[in-house]
Amino acid sequence: MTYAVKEMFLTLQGEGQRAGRRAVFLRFAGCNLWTGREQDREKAICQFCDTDFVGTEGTGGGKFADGAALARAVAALWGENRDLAYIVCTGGEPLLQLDAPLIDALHAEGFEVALETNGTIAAPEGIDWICVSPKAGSEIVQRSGDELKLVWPQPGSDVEAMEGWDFRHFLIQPMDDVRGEDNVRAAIDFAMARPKWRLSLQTHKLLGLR
Ligand SMILES: C[S@@+](CC[C@H](N)C(=O)[O-])C[C@H]1O[C@@H](n2cnc3c(N)ncnc32)[C@H](O)[C@@H]1O
Ligand SMILES: Nc1nc2[nH]cc(C(=O)O)c2c(=O)[nH]1
Ligand code: SF4
Ligand SMILES: [Mg+2]
Repeated sequence: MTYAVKEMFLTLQGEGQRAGRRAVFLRFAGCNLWTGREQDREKAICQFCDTDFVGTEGTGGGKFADGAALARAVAALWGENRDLAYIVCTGGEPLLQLDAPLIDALHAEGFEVALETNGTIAAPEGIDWICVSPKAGSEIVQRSGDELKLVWPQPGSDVEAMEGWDFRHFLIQPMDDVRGEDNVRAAIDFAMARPKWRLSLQTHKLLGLR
């Protein structure tokens, strides 16, 4: 299939259990929980998104005819030495597009494949690291994976139910919005009250990375 990519760049993973790791970010265009248009934000299921995922005009973005072509572009960003080569598939919602042929093509180029998803679409087989970030008001079908990363505060979140899901790591991440420090405090209080959860900061924003 053809893949619509908003942008692609080499940076450090800023968030979650693997923060600090060198990674190519592959940001797919489009999401099922928001159109990405500001005038639609208030009626969207997910209203706090910090990302522009509309169109294919970003750095390294475009339409790619098949998995091999997209994997080649990803590999060119990483460079020749594929030891510990790591790609994070994000968006938008990557599971609208990420499929077995693309996963296979990325593996063939030597990449470990990570995913950032909202959890409303089941992940295909073969992904090496799955991060699910639930959004209140959506139904989570992907209830297993490597890390659950809950953006906080989100009224209406069933935290107790989440603690019963099958994840190796549980992370609580302050929502980046106008409330700023209040959300950081709320996330700290959450982690202090619930030892199962670790604080995740968006370190790329603190460091001025992409
Ligand atoms: C832009 S989303 C793309 C992947 C997928 N659609 C998802 O929601 O997980 C990437 C990550 O950023 C998080 N995120 C989005 N907006 C945020 C905000 N304002 N503050 C903190 N984290 C945010 C999401 O929850 C998700 O973990
Ligand atoms: N550096 C960096 N780390 C990230 N981790 C998750 C991101 C995302 O937007 O999915 C992200 C991002 O946009 N940049
Ligand atoms: S689900 Fe992810 S990409 Fe979609 S609007 Fe929410 S944070 Fe943004
Ligand atoms: Mg981001």
